[in-house]
Amino acid sequence: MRIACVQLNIAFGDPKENFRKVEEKVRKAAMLNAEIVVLPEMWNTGYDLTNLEEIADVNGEDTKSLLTRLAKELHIHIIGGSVSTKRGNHFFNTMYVVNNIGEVIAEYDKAHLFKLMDEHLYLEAGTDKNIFTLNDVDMGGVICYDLRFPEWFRTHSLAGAKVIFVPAQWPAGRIDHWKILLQARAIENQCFIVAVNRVGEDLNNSFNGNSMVIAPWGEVLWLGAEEETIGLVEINLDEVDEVRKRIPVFQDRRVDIY
Ligand SMILES: NC(=O)CCC(=O)C(=O)O
Repeated sequence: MRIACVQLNIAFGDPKENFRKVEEKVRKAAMLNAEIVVLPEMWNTGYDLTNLEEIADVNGEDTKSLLTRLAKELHIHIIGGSVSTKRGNHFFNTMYVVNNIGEVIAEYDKAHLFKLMDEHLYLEAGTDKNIFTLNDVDMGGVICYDLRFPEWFRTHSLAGAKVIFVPAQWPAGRIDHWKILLQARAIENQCFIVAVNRVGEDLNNSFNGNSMVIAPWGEVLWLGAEEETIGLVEINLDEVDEVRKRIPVFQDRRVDIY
């Protein structure tokens, strides 16, 4: 399975420019023969949270319209990172997953809001997990700060996810945490982790990429540089079953004591 990770800069509070750029990058990923393309977190607006009333995507309509059009035309699955959305009077940090015939097959609101970036002041947290199927493989998707919650990843691997996607806007100052936690989540859940971070700066943070694709045994298959790039990585899903047979962590869990 060939996966393209789109590590990009995001124009602060400028959905029009970000929509233009995402279309350009998804087209490039399709030209590389990717089967799945993955975008970063909050790519439509960045963390321009004080202006969400004006710029958040109402019911995700603009995002869904762009992603379904591209997925269908280019015959590519899209893990739509996440975008700021407005539903009723509330705002969310929402991931859409669109399959290669242009159907929206999953919609997920970030479950853990990150206080250091003021999310709790503006956004509502989601409550449901995010499991979907692409090419007959069960997969999961969480968002950025969700990475610090191993129980949330376990919930997804127990629900069958063999690949877990992690779009992010993870600042440079804590990039060591990002890399170590991603590797740990892959090893402990014996699954692939595909994590796409942004680059560039906003008013409060600078972001240095380091997007990663990690195999179930913990090998780093791809580490993104610190500038805009598209990483194309081929993963072999048989490795999940092989690793789970070699060290049967899922059979050895002591659910009787925890
Ligand atoms: N956008 C985020 O959720 C950032 C999470 C983060 O930086 C962290 O250290 O955790």
